Amino acid sequence: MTDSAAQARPVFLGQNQYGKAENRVVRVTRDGATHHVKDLNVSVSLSGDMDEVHLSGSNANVLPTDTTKNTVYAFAKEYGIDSAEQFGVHLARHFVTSQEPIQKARIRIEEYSWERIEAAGEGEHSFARQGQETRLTQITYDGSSWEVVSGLKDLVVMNTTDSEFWGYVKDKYTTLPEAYDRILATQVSARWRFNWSDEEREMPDWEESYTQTRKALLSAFAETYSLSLQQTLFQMGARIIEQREEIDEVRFALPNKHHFLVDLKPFGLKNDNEVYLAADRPYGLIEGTILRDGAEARIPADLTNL
Ligand SMILES: O=c1[nH]c(=O)c2[nH]c(=O)[nH]c2[nH]1
Repeated sequence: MTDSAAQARPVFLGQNQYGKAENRVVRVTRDGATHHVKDLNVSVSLSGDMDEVHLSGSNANVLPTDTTKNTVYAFAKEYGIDSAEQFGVHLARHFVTSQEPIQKARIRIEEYSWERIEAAGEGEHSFARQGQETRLTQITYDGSSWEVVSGLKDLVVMNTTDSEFWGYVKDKYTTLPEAYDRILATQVSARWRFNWSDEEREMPDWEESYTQTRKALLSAFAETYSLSLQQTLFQMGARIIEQREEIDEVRFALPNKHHFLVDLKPFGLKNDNEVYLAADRPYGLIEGTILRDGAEARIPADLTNL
């Protein structure tokens, strides 16, 4: 189709972005016989002056997605990977400052952790992949300001007591018995937004921040005597906001992993809060944002969009 024919159409190009998704990079740092491992899944998404590639097919402004992939691996060598956040900042800065048409970069990173295997007689180079839990970060840079949202997903936690649920609304469809001592279990998905947005300000210590934020979230989960998962959610977020000055906003999606007491009476047995059926679905889904006073809510309500 010719240019003039294309322009005659009542059609406009809306938001667009492009890049290479899910670049799996494992960086080994060799400190003598002791090795360190960073295992990341890096997704690059760039946007800017990209009308022509869509409208006329001119690739003059297009840095190939293949190049963005290569940059991830080259940077892993050149800069190393101190933290997922630091690595994402390097990448985002590079794409926006080195290519005129690129005005915005969004780098999403998942990080998988490896635990050192302490085996006698071996060098410090053996690792076991840790659980299901995944660390996350998203770095966005538009040439002047930064937004860093980090978090985790698939962190499964359980309290076997100190949880109740009663006093709720009852209508003609309500059958749920009130619970005065129940299991509370969830698979935590959390995102927290840093207030670091200006290159002039000192960056947080990303690794320390992650370790302490995760610890705050877990200790609040364990220490809250819970009257609902909603109350626990708020306590977990409040603990982070109170303890971590670098964080202004926390968003949680907490599936309530129901554990139902099994009726053992048919077998002549008393179930004294000991035997449960761990239900898979459906599950309650409790979601919420906790903010520092005066902070703006910017993490999307639906965490699958982040
Ligand atoms: O902690 C809970 N919050 C709810 O809103 C709810 N609803 C429900 O059936 N069980 C629970 N548990």
